[in-house]
Amino acid sequence: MANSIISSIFRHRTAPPILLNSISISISAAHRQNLTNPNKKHHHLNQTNKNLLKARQSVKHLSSLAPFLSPSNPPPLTRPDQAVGTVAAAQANFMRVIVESAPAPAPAAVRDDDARARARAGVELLCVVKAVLKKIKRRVLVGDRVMVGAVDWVDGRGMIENVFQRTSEVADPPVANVDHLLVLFSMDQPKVEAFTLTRFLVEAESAGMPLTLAFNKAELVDDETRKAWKIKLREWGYQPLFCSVETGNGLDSLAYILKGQTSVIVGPSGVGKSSLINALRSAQDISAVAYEDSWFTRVEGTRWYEDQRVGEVSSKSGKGKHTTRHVSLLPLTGGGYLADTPGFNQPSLLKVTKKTLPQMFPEIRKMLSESDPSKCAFNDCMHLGEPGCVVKADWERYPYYLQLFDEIKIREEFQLRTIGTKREGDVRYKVGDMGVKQAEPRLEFKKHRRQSRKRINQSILDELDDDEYFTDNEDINLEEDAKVVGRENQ
Ligand SMILES: Nc1nc2c(ncn2[C@@H]2O[C@H](COP(=O)(O)OP(=O)(O)OP(=O)(O)O)[C@@H](O)[C@H]2O)c(=O)[nH]1
Ligand SMILES: [Zn+2]
Repeated sequence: MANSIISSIFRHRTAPPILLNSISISISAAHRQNLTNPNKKHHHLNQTNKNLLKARQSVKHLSSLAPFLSPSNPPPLTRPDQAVGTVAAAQANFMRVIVESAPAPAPAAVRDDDARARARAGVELLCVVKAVLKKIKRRVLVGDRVMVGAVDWVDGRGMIENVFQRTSEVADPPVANVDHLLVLFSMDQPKVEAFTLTRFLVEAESAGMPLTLAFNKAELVDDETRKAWKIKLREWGYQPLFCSVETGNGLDSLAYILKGQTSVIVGPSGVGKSSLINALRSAQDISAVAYEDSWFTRVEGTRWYEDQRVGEVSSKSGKGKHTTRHVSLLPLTGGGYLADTPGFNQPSLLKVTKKTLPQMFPEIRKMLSESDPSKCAFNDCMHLGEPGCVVKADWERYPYYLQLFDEIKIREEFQLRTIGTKREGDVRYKVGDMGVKQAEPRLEFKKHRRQSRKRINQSILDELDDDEYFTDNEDINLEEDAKVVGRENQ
């Protein structure tokens, strides 16, 4: 979707061409490239090292130049070329910002006060990010509230000058200020499957946000099947909502829940995420704002809101093809946004540890809260059938809990062996020349070394010649970190 949006902008704006196809290059391929050639690697690291040191110095020096804006105390909009808005989509060097407030246009243009106040809300601006923000490495994320300056209201252009403090930041997909998750499954095509659903729920719970569980394509199954799932889910601790984009059933309730907040929609491929987004936003149209005069004309070609592309469900697997690639926010009636996520089938569970896993199950939370808190809490009980454990085996998802526990345990052990450095989040993207996105290992300074230290237990530490890995010399550590990443890729 975003690709076509960008290309349509470029078609109309004759901006320089951009190599969009190269944007999603494989991360591991990038690693390998850097790591197979030892000379190149060395050079690369030295260079990275220098760049990082330089960047760190300038961050210290410059971030005071542009402190985050406070949402509770926004700076007054004094100039007619200013606006406050939300970043709804981003690609390469452009961000689409939806205006929330802006000084009203001159009274001469619009007579009615109300219309004037509303006039610019909902207007889309195509923005670049001010150089100083890039210099201080302030990332502007989809979902960020931003201060826009140098607005050209006729052309729909502007420049992001600063970012408001975030209330939250979701890493995958990278979205700021999310306050609600919508977990979407379908009753059929693809059929809901209890373990997959559990994985998604655990992943969603680990974000620490309110979540709503909804089942789409409800019209494909009979009442009995729906009822059975409803009862099942209630035992799991959830109140599912049933809907059908096809028939429109349940969409009102969903719209009501989503109203006024920013929600991320997650779920397996093919369940109807894009279809739902299309359905919910076609209920309203931001261009419906009545413009009384010609001071503002919607510019052809700045329509970013092309329909989310709806994928065909493969008749063989019943699973959809991956069609959604870039995260973008779509405004909803009554305020609020809905973010689509790039299609993925397997939640990574990277935020979940053996220790936190029990908290991701409402059933366990309930058992723990209803029992003597001293029972499991103080002896580091993993609830795996230890004597005296309050978590009994007589609940449906207990086998799933054990399965996920094993999976996480294996992952943690693997991370220990490789000093726990490489995860998705340890790779950052760099937009290089021509907008080509390159992935490279994220080399952090002390921060991740401390995390690794925490994760490592003594017995394994003893097996390691730990001085080789833990040294207080940051520069050497950078090299070690890269070795670790390299080892994993071999
Ligand atoms: N029968 C039925 N089909 C639906 C319904 N909603 C969506 N579909 C179909 O399901 C298919 C997949 O829908 P998408 O919206 O592309 O699914 P998605 O979750 O966005 O998939 P990814 O982009 O791969 O993650 C399409 O063929 C839709 O027409 C529904 O309520 N009932
Ligand atoms: Zn226990």
